[in-house]
Amino acid sequence: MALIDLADLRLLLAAGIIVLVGWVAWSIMADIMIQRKYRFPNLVPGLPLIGNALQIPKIDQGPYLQKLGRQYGEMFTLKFGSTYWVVANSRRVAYELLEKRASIYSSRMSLPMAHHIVSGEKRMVLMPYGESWRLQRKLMHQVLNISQQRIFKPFQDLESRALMYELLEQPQNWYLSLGRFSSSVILNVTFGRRTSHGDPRFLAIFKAQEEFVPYTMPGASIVDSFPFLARIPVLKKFQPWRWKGDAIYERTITAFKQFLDDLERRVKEGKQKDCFMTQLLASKEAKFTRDETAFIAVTLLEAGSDTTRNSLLEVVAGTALYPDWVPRARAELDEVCGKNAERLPTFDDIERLPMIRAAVKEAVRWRPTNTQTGVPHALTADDEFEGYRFPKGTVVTWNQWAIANDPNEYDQPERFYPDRFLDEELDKPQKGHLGFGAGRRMCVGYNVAASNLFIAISRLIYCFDIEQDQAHPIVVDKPFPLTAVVEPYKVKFKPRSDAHRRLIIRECQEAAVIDSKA
Ligand code: HEM
Repeated sequence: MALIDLADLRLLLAAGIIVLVGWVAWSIMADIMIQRKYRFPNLVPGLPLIGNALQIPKIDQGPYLQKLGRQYGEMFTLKFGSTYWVVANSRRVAYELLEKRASIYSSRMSLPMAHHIVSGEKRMVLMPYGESWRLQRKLMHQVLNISQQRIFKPFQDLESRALMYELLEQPQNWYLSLGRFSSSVILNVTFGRRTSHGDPRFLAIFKAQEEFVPYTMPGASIVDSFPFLARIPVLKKFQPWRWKGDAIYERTITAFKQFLDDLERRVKEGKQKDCFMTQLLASKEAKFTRDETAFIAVTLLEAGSDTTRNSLLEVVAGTALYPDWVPRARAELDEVCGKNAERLPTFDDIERLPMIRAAVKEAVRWRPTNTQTGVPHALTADDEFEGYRFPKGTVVTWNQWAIANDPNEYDQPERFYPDRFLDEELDKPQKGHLGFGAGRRMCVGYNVAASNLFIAISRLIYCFDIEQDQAHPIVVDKPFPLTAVVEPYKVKFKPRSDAHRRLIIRECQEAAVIDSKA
């Protein structure tokens, strides 16, 4: 017997059509009203209703927005469903909006897929401006600010020694070693543990991150273009975007709760070193649920490891392709550490190594992979700027890949050329580029990132020659793949001399013995 007869079915269909037509008419009207009341810069033509949602490629969005920037000028607008995205195509506009007007440009857009579903509203990077974000930002700042460097430095020293030894002994795994270094520093600080190659716990984290990042890109999910879809009360099983999103959330939270369980077991056994998470769990002030606590750790590990790994990939590729900066850097390094590999550079040498400090900034500017389309901010009040009017809720991002590669912004932008940062802002790692973002949402870990890069780059350049494999030219006209387990390009690491090889064995071998269970 049919559960529903034909007449009912027709009625249901008619009701559905009426709702759909009503919604289409309402959306068109709402859009006309918005366009009458507000004024957006250069709207990139798109389709009715969905706007530009189908135009954005699934990968390499940075080079795509760069093309749009060349066509549409210093600011342009994309539309994803009912949401307007203003893209700043110069540092000038990005600073004017995100930095100078930070009090109203510091929220995040509503991302039902990336924030609500995939992150259970607990990933701080995506949180809207408000109390939850403020609490977590304050907590992160306490761990990551410059006065905490004394806590990070011993780990950065240890892990960069291990990196040198791994590059000497297993140069074929160079890209895994860069990833291990980046992850292990932040894992030490967060969980008091080191990580080794192929550590399954970290592979789970990278997997979670690789699954999450694409959903932060413009127009990545239908429900982000049409947030009202997420509010329609239909069973989860009729919301196809949830099938994947819920599974990603489950995998992420499971991986991180395992870290927490493990930590608590080790505390009981008296084996756990003091670290950020032991302090957080013991704190009487910090009142976070277990899932929130897990996501605080997720945020630190995710935000701190893959970004650093990618910047190191940029240095290595940049040095292989444009090695002319190396002799200038080595002149400084040899002056400090000896021409004959007397000792490794350390943090105490920082004042005497301006070229390395400049290379740190160039590493963050050159060919940015992780944040190739910026990290979108959202406006919390209506605003006017240079004749334009933006409504509250407008998404504003900076065209990161385009700006970093724009000859109007940087002389010969395609060149890896640290000298460009040898200026009065050399000691401010966040200035002169948009690699760490801008305004109140600027990367809270930039001091840690800069010191990670300083110690790794100084030791790399002092100890190794980095050469391109001529049979496999390095391709840099698009971002490297996001995944940590695939070799992004071919490159050769050779110790500079036999003395440097002996130095690595003498000073780094011990650091490379990693007991990730300890
Ligand atoms: C070279 C390495 C790094 C790069 C290029 C980088 C870049 C960025 C960018 C572009 C943002 C968004 C800024 C904005 O919205 O204006 C961000 C946010 C953030 N970063 Fe980093 N980052 C790096 C390393 C780190 C490290 C080492 C940590 C922590 C250990 C960290 C923690 C965070 C956090 C927690 C946020 C979210 C801030 C918020 O939403 O308020 N980052 N980062």
